[in-house]
Amino acid sequence: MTSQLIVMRHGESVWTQKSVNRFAGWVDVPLTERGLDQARHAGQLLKESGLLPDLVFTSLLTRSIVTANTVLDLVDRAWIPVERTWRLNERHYGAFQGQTRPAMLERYGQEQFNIYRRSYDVRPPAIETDSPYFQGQDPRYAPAMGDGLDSRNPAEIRAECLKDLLIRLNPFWRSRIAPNLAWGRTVLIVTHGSVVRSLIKVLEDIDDKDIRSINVPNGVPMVYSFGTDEDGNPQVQGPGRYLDQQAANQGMAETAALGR
Ligand SMILES: O=C(O)[C@@H](CO)OP(=O)(O)O
Repeated sequence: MTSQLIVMRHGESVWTQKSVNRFAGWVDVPLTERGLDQARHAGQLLKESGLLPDLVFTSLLTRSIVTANTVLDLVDRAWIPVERTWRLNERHYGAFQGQTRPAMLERYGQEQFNIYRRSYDVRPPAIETDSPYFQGQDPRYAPAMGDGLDSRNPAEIRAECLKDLLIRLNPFWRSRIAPNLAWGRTVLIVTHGSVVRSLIKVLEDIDDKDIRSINVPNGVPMVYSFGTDEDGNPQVQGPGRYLDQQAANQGMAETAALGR
């Protein structure tokens, strides 16, 4: 059985644009017009490649949901089953949420700033629970919305490193995403930069140090092909490939440049 996994980061958000340059994390900021264009371009790329998703996964954040809807409209697949989960949310950026990157760069210096931004296992400082950017009272993280996959409570998370993200993503991958790949489905995941980095790390076996240099472009689909092993588990077949390498290169450079 073979299957395809299409992974992409949402289009540019109002906080990722260079003129604003704020850390977003779990703050629910909308797309820019350019971000919507990137989503339409992504849909066009899927159409041209004949890659038609059978189901879609998004985070609980509007920028991922609107990007996914825009892509699916372009391929006439607004009807496919959708599952949204906090486990595909951006990494929780702790006290950095709502702060500008230049201000944090100035406060911590380039080396420590890079560690907070791209290391595997160093968390940014925790957000205060009285911050307007803390999600504790947000209904999307209420107990009734829980998935029962483990005892993690998303309303209580106050900062995450990439390692934390991988730990919270893993049960969802195993129970919801991997079975669909094993059944030969074309799976679309529309998510965030750190989640795409986590998936790249695992699927391409990148070590903890090398993952620091990987940036993810806004709105460019990347495709992984899967087969199955003798137990029927999905087995990735080589590295991911961006459907528009030129746009990916430009987007990766833009993302890296936000932190200098
Ligand atoms: O703000 C964020 O949540 C992320 C991604 O947009 O930022 P960075 O690229 O600095 O990790």
